Amino acid sequence: MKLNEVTLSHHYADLGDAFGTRIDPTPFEHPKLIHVNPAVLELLGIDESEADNPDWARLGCGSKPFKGSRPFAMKYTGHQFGVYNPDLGDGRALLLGELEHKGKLWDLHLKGAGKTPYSRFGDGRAVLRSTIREYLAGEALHGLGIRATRALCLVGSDEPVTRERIESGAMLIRVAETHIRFGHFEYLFYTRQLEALKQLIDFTCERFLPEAQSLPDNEKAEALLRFTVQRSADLAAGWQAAGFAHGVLNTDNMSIIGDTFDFGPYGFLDDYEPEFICNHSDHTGRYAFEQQPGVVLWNLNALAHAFSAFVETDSLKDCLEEFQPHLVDAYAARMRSKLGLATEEDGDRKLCADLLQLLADSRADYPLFFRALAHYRGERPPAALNELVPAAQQEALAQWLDHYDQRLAREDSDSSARNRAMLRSNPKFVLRNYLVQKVIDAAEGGDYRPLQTLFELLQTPFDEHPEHETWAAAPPESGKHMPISCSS
Ligand SMILES: Nc1ncnc2c1ncn2[C@@H]1O[C@H](COP(=O)(O)OP(=O)(O)OP(=O)(O)O)[C@@H](O)[C@H]1O
Repeated sequence: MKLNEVTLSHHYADLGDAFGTRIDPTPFEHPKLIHVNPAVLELLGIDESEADNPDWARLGCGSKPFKGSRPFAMKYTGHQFGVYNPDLGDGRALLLGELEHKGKLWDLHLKGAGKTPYSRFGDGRAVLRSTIREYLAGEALHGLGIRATRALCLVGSDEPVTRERIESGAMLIRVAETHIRFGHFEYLFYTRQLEALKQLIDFTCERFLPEAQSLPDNEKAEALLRFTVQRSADLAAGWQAAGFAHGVLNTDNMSIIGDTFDFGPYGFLDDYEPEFICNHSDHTGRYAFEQQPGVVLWNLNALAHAFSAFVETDSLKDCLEEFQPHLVDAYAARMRSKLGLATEEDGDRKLCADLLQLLADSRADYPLFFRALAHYRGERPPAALNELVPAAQQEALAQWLDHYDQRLAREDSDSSARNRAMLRSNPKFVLRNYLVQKVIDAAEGGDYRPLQTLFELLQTPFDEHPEHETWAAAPPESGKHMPISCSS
């Protein structure tokens, strides 16, 4: 389809006034198109040639509406750092509408679009730094096979926006199968709008769980909770295997369909440091890397509480109890792929845990270690792996490799097939924070070439791209595990 044929529908906004507020964006006076995502164009069925259409600058900052556009600020609440906040909602973003392609609806959501009734003291804006972070993170996770919202286009401006310093305003159009968060259900539950809560459960089931449509209300709500528990467990497993720390796992940042949602002060692990806290405002480490699965379960408990309007406590508990086994299986499957194990044995979990302990003790670089392991062919000494751990840990590494070799000997596949498979599970290119910062620094100076390069590498992070070796390197000591500011 051509860009001028894109027509939006409004299934969510049509739910009614209980769900948000109709409001137009506040456009930039001088928008500057920075990027259009060809992969998302394809996802939406928009012709690839439309990437060069100059209209994106105005569409991406709200000054030109899409056909049929009827922007809507969604109302939700949520638990932030464990405390219920009743005053949330789209404070700087608007649901423009839904676009249908191949029978699927995609939400287009304009982030940074100006004030709404839910802005509280905020200015309704986003900055170039934070939009680049969000733009790249969606691609990075998608490239690793982890569910995530993505972005269609990125538009900058000369509008000054005050954060810890004066920065420039930017907007992106976020694309997702839905923007419904745990917090949407919490809002309707805590304000006792139970008819609307039922309506939202129906709406979500109709889109994502059609097989539950004919069930009675209580069973439908239970089916939806079970679906979200499983999707969230898969998501947490994906993060832990990939070494991704979200940073702000509040319930308003949890998607009902298990997408990674709202990229703020996230970080991918450099050295394997399970206690890594990427968000420098997270003083207690509530959202530290190793806490994530537990926090996701905490958030699911908060969601289940909202569902208690319709579902008996015992059934809620049954749903929640599915989280852990699902997480453990999904994580084990991902780690077996990283280790090149096509078959499953009882000792695999210990083999993996022993390796992670070794990596934690040696503070080895997580992505580089696994990428080097994907090239390992039983060498002694294991020169490439030894380079990644301090001398004091090399004996322990050799012992672990002996166990690993014994385990691999019981696999059917030959070593080159295994190496090839492992190279598809252990990325060479990872969205490390020092790389994102390099891209942001260049973009703030008007140079978007590094953004384009990193964007392309993240589309195919398992390929070698020998001409881009520097983008695969570990950070300098000063760039390791950069704490990221929450202000965005
Ligand atoms: N600059 C701002 N102006 C107005 N509201 C804001 C601003 N920044 C954040 N908010 C609102 O504060 C709440 C929490 O912010 P948070 O950073 O989690 O979300 P966000 O990044 O703005 O949006 P989203 O969750 O849609 O990605 C949300 O309700 C958000 O809309």
